Amino acid sequence: MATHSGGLTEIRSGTGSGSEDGGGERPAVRTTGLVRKFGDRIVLKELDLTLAPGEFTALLGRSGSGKSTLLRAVARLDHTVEGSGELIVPERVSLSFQDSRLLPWLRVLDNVVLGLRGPGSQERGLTALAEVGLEGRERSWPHELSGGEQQRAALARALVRDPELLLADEPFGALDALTRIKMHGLLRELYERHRPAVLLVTHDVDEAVELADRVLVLDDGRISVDLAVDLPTPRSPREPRFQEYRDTLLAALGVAQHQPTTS
Ligand SMILES: Nc1ncnc2c1ncn2[C@@H]1O[C@H](COP(=O)(O)OP(=O)(O)OP(=O)(O)O)[C@@H](O)[C@H]1O
Repeated sequence: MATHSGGLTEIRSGTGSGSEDGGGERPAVRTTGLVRKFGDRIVLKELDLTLAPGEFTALLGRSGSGKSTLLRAVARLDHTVEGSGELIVPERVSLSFQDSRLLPWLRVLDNVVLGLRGPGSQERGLTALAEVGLEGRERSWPHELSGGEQQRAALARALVRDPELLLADEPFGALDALTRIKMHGLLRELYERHRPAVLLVTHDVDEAVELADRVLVLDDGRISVDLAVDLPTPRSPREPRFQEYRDTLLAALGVAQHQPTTS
C-alpha cells in the first residue's frame, strides 16, 4: 500500500494475467473510488474503471475534464496530487506523450534502451526500431529525426519494455494529418502484434473509433459513456457504422452535428 499526499490511495500491482480471487480474469487496470483534486476542484470523483489485459481503450472528454489527471494517476506520476481510492496497475507500464521526450544528448538507440538491463538489450532495441520503421537510424541524434520519426522512436522505447499496459496521452497531437494517419496504422499494427492493454487519451473522436475497441467518455469526474467498438480493422471513417459510433460519441461530448438540409 502506498500513501498519497493529503489522502490515501491504495496501489497494488496486477500482473495482467492469472485469475483474481473470485476466479475471473485479473484486470490490467482497476481503479475503485479514485479521487483526485486540486484545491477545491475535485477532478476525479470516486471513479471506477476496469481495463482488461490486452484491451485497447480510448479516453475522450472535454478539455479540462480530467483525462490527463486520470492517466497520470494510473501511471503513478501524481504523488503530489491530493487524492484517495484504490488502484491496481501492472508492473510493466510504458508511457507515450505528445512530444516524444527523447533525450537530445543520447543517440536514438541509446534513448530506446535507456534503463534496460540484461544481455541482449541492444539487440532488442534494434529489433524495436526496425518494427517502427527506423532501421538504420539507431545512431542518429533525436534532432535529426522528423516529428513522426521521433514518435516512432518513442513507440520503440515503449515497446522494447514489453509493457502490459501502454499509456498514451495525445501521442499524435502534434503531427500533421498525413503522418498521423500513418502512425494510426503503425500503432494498431504494433498493438495487434504485442497485445498490451492500451489507454489512449485523445481529443479526436475519429482517432478513438479508428483505433480502440472500447471508447470511454470522462465527464464531471466519472466515466459517462463506455462504448464497445465492434468493427473489424482497419476501419474507415467513411463506413456508415463508423459514422454511427462517431455520432454517438460527439453527442455524448455535447458537440452538435450539422444535419444536411433537405429541400
Ligand atoms: N497541477 C495542477 N494544478 C492545478 N490544477 C490542475 C493541475 N493539473 C490539472 N489541473 C486542473 O484539473 C482539471 C483537469 O485537467 P486535465 O489536464 O486532467 O484535463 P484534460 O481533460 O486532460 O484536459 P485537456 O483535454 O485540455 O488536455 C483542469 O481543470 C485543470 O485546470
